[in-house]
Amino acid sequence: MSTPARSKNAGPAQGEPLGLTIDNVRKVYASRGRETFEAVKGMNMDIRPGELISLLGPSGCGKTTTLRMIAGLETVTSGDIRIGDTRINDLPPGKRNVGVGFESYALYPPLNIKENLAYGLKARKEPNADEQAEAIAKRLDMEDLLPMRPASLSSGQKQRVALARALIRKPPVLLLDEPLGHLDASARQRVRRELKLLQREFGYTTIVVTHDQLEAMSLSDRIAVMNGGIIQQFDTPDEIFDNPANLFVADFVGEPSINLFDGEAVVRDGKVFAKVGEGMVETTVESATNGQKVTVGIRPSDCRTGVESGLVSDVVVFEDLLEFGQASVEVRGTAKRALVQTPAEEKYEPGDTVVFAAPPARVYLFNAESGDRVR
Ligand SMILES: Nc1ncnc2c1ncn2[C@@H]1O[C@H](COP(=O)(O)OP(=O)(O)OP(=O)(O)O)[C@@H](O)[C@H]1O
Repeated sequence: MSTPARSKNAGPAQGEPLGLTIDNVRKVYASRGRETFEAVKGMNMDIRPGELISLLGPSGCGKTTTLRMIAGLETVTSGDIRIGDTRINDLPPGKRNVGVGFESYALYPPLNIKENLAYGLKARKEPNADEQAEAIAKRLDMEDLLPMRPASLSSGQKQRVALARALIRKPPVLLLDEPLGHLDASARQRVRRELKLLQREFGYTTIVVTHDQLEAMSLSDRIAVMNGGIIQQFDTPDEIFDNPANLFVADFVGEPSINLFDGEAVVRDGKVFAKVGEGMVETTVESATNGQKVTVGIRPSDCRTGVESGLVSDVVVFEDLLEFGQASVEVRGTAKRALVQTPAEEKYEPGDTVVFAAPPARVYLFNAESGDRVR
């Protein structure tokens, strides 16, 4: 793979980006020799050189544990982690060629931020260390922090410094744990864009841990959605959203959340319909059997009103959001509320009846017991 063009100010890269392979990796935490908790349960990932991937999942799903194992801050119970062709399981953190942007990573208190940023470069006798520190600070919108001492920084500022410090070292593999978590909304967007640009320019292979799906969607080439120590799906953002592997992924990704109903597959004339309450919607599913119990998923943004047949519902609340409307409805024959996004020109009152469906390819069926997608 070719390396993207580098900016003049940033200096030469320390090394070419390398791929990262995680092969059947497990992490069992133990205390006094007794196994206490299996945080990562047989994880596999093949990350290409220069790729940016996110580990996305709810609190406790094993994201940070995975990152810490790659960084060498946590032992690997079994399985292999390789950077390029080198197995790194037993290498000390400093020998792994991995850059970490953990916020808690110590800065040198007596040095100001500019000196902190330039320190590692100077130690490696890189030319223009100060200029590089200034350039990266400018890119991350933090030039005002350069003369400050670490002790006087807020948590959001510390986070930016940690990110700058990780980026300036140009490691072949870069690990970032919630890199934008403490930033306010507007700084978050700016730094996010800049992070993506810098990552593209330098071509670092990058793993970002986040529980923020928008961050994962906007930054990543691929996302690993995790739950309970297991990767549920490892795919491009579009595929994760459009083609969820299971109920967990469908429910975790998407804002507002997907509508989920208990339903039944109805096979008629070779077509599969989803029966929900009093209504039915067509699907493109092929493998369901007639009468099969399923969970039916329809995203609010996929709902189409003004259809002849579909799910029959009564409006409870209607919000006019200018560019579109959002009706909270009770679907007849179910005990469930659903959210239906409607065209801007349609207005509803509580008590109005709405019949809605979705394009057949956007009606998802999941096995009612396992949650696996029925395709
Ligand atoms: N040292 C430890 N000993 C025992 N269990 C641990 C230890 N560290 C983490 N765990 C447990 O392992 C699981 C995964 O933790 P981890 O920090 O990797 O999750 P996470 O997905 O990063 O969550 P968060 O977003 O809250 O940081 C959690 O249930 C946690 O309680």
